[in-house]
Amino acid sequence: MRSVAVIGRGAIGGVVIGALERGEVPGARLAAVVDLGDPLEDALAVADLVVECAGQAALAEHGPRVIAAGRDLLVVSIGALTDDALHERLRGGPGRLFLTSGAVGGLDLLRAAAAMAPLERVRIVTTKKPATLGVRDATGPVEVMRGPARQIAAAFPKSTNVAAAVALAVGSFDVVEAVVVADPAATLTSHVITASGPAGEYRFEIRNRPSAANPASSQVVPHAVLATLRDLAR
Ligand SMILES: NC(=O)C1=CN([C@@H]2O[C@H](COP(=O)(O)OP(=O)(O)OC[C@H]3O[C@@H](n4cnc5c(N)ncnc54)[C@H](O)[C@@H]3O)[C@@H](O)[C@H]2O)C=CC1
Ligand SMILES: O=C([O-])CC(=O)C(=O)O
Repeated sequence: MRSVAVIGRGAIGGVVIGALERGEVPGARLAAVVDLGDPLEDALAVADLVVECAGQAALAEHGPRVIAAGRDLLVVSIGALTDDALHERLRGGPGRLFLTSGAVGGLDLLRAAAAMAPLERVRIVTTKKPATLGVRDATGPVEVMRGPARQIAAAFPKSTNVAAAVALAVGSFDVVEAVVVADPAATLTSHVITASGPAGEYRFEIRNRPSAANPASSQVVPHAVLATLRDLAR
């Protein structure tokens, strides 16, 4: 039986916590919850697997101690891994690092295509309601930022972790261009991922319903986390 600690009781963590409490993940039980101001050490004493659902800053704060204590770590705020030094520490063990697919899909195919031969062009265009991106007064779609995935994932820590997830899947932060669009008509959050290289040409269009609790996050994200938890607890 895996003993799970969840960091963050927000839109994502709240759903993960509820499912664990209801026994919806066979082989796993909720051992602890860590939110702002709670000591991580108490959770590390009772959990062997920690799920970060609290944001990039929280991952940087807690992640290294989780791994150093030999606990496994499942990460939602993947954009924090744009910090190479943090990524190295989290990969350094003895705990193991796992990433959620979060709000997007196709990462397995992109990983395979990039393993066959480096992809030549990869782009992710994320479109969200302006308020979730800190944009005011947009009357139509506005391109807020375009740049390397490393830069975009760090600039919008609550909204573009998916750009980092794509970059890690294809094995390069440099080849991935990320574009952020604020659109008042974006009832659904969309992520359009395109890639091409020797393995072929790819286009994934994802249109997610935003979470009511936090419209910056897609509702599906905690369910991606729970899917990985089910695999890890099997
Ligand atoms: N990989 C992906 O596809 C996605 C990743 N995310 C990431 O997940 C994060 C969480 O998303 P939501 O649950 O929607 O946010 P939220 O704002 O609803 O909840 C965050 C929770 O974490 C807690 N928290 C913040 N700092 C903390 C700290 N240092 N220690 C412990 N707890 C702390 C807050 O008090 C709050 O309860 C986002 O900031 C984003 O980085 C979000 C959506 C998709
Ligand atoms: O939930 C989403 O659609 C994407 C998101 O916020 C992120 O990648 O940080």
